[in-house]
Amino acid sequence: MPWVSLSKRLRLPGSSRTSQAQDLHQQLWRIHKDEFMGSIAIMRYNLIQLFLQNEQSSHLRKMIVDLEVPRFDSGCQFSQDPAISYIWSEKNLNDDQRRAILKILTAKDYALILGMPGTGKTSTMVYAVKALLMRGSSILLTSYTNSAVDNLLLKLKAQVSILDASIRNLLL
Ligand SMILES: Nc1ncnc2c1ncn2[C@@H]1O[C@H](COP(=O)(O)OP(=O)(O)OP(=O)(O)O)[C@@H](O)[C@H]1O
Repeated sequence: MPWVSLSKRLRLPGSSRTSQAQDLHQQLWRIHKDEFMGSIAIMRYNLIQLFLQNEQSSHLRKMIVDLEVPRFDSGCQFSQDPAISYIWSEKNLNDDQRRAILKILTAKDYALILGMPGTGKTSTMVYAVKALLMRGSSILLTSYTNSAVDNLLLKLKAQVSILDASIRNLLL
């Protein structure tokens, strides 16, 4: 979002219109692209969207503001879902990791996975991403730090032979 800085105010108290116009001609104008204000504006916009009176915003408010517990699909036909079958058969996962991914795959709204440092969260997410790709889902990977996203992408890249071609192109 660009903004303009001026060393003087546009309307100087007591100044005549003519001198004001001359002042403006003598001003040096700079246009800055302000990335920080841009991202604040997006955050403010998203916050406002959250409080609109419509069904989608009301549903989001229940989860984000009222902290409604996540819901999971218990009647899922495991045998008919290749993503779930894949997670059951994946030998590199331990039981906790497998359960965490099954929660992700059966979540109706969201799932939160908590783990102490080094307990295998990143590895779990690699297999979760692979399972979600099998379903043709769109995936947004994001994190507080760039290095966490890099770690995840490097682990995904190591599995590249079994990922679909479009993802392989993104990673290489
Ligand atoms: N099921 C598993 N069996 C054996 N080793 C595993 C398993 N899951 C993860 N690891 C290994 O444990 C180590 C830590 O895993 P990972 O980086 O996924 O943990 P993390 O919770 O994301 O760590 P951090 O909190 O530091 O980011 C890695 O060396 C990984 O290869």
